[in-house]
Amino acid sequence: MRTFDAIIIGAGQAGPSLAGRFNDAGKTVAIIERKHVGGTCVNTGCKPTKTLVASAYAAHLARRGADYGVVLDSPVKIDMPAVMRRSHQVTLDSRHGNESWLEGMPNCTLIRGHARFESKDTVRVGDELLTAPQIFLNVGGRAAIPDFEGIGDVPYMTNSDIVMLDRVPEHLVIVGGSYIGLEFAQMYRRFGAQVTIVEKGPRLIGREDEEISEAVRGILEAEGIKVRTGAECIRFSKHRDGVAVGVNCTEGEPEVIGSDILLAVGRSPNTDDLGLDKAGVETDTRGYIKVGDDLATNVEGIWAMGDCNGRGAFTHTAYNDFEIVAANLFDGESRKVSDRLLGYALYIDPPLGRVGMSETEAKKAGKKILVGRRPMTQVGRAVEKGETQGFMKIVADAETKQILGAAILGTGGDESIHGVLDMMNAGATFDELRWAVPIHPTVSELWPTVILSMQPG
Ligand SMILES: Cc1cc2nc3c(=O)[nH]c(=O)nc-3n(C[C@H](O)[C@H](O)[C@H](O)COP(=O)(O)OP(=O)(O)OC[C@H]3O[C@@H](n4cnc5c(N)ncnc54)[C@H](O)[C@@H]3O)c2cc1C
Ligand SMILES: NC(=O)c1ccc[n+]([C@@H]2O[C@H](COP(=O)([O-])OP(=O)(O)OC[C@H]3O[C@@H](n4cnc5c(N)ncnc54)[C@H](O)[C@@H]3O)[C@@H](O)[C@H]2O)c1
Repeated sequence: MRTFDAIIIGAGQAGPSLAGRFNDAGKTVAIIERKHVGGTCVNTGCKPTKTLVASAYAAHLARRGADYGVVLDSPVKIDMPAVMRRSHQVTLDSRHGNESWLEGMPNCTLIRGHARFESKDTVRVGDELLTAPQIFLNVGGRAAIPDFEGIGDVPYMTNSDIVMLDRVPEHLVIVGGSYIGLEFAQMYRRFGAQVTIVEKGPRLIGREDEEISEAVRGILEAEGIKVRTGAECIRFSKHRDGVAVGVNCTEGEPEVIGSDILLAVGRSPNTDDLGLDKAGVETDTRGYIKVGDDLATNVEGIWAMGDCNGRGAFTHTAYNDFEIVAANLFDGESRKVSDRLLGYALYIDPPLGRVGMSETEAKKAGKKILVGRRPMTQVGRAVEKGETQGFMKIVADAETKQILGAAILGTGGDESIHGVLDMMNAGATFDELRWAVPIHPTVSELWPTVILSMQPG
């Protein structure tokens, strides 16, 4: 049995940085990874998808060249193997960078294999037993595969497969109309595929305000993407042209025939094969590890960070989990996950940047609110760039003047939202954002105008 000061299971977005802190503190740490260092984000999530989104944007702009007076003599062609190689190289560079970083730490041992608890302080990897008084779980998640009728009879992809695809499907049917589904939908449409999104809910990205769902749907449909919402009867069967996806039992065409299927219907935590019962670690009904505000589990000496604790589902929330745990263990702080203000972006084009509460959530919370909104056609920078789709929106507390949340569906929205996010983190009122003097010409310069437009909501 090998003994360490700490064991980390999973080299995703929190584990490697925590290993770095143990190493720097002169403590021995083992980090165990069963597949690729970097986890979902680096290998099958953020990195490859955002690189593919960049290729799709290049194709889109090239097709729009004439709008800018740029003349291309022949139609735009997609070299999908080259697109995929570029994306994969970005992943490999990042994965290898992470590996050499971990391997270069004198007090850190990177162990390859699947880890499973034998007891609360002992973990098995293959034939080897490892023990430590402190164990940190960073095991992430994988694509959920619901028990759809016929799913076992047809070929399908998840995000892990499609990021390695080096051909353009003739007709890609995407089941799930949320973050993963929409990013792949627009990207593959721009690569030249026919694309249909099948969503069981009444609208796309159902957690957002209805006007955002509608605007996003309009943007995607304008590019020729078909959207079937309210698909309550999803089932699969073989078809001579690929796969038949049963969509609706009651209205509309009952089936969509696709050459390829992508499942994008949520994630499941990688906690079912960890031997958590042997350690006595509790999970909720969906398998997420239960943690307190300091990310400690119910078992002393065991913490859970990242997607597997169900407190976040993003790379930045996983990394912030590391920051919280490290600050509390090494820096004498008492950081809490409940202090985190959630921001995120959806990387369609134009992107959706979001922070804090939606208007719907603020109303549900019983707050007296003010809501401001302005179309992107009023943003000079957007007009100059020829990218005026979308709108900006801010929600504030009418009594305290606190900013409750904001959304920007528009060019540069993933960056511009940070102006509001930073103000909210600083506890500023909307007056302070209104009197900031933003740079011209930027997308962010419209935030003061959005605030001036606020009306009771
Ligand atoms: C297609 C897609 C696009 C995304 N885009 C974005 C984005 O743009 N922005 C964003 O913020 N988030 C994005 N995400 C979400 C983001 O990837 C995750 O939130 C993030 O990777 C979570 O990090 P993590 O460290 O919790 O887990 P992971 O990154 O999943 O890492 C967990 C690691 O643990 C390993 N592991 C699991 N079990 C064991 C075991 N028993 N033994 C040893 N090793 C084990 C796994 O192999 C994996 O390497 C995207 C996700 C997907 C699927
Ligand atoms: N830009 C980003 O930051 C980004 C991008 C991609 C993914 N992610 C992360 O990955 C996570 C997973 O994304 P996702 O889009 O797979 O999941 P999601 O949980 O956001 O959405 C799943 C979608 O599938 C639908 N669905 C669920 N079960 C279904 C069923 N049985 N039949 C039909 N439809 C069903 C839901 O109605 C929903 O629209 C997100 O929570 C997000 O945090 C982030």
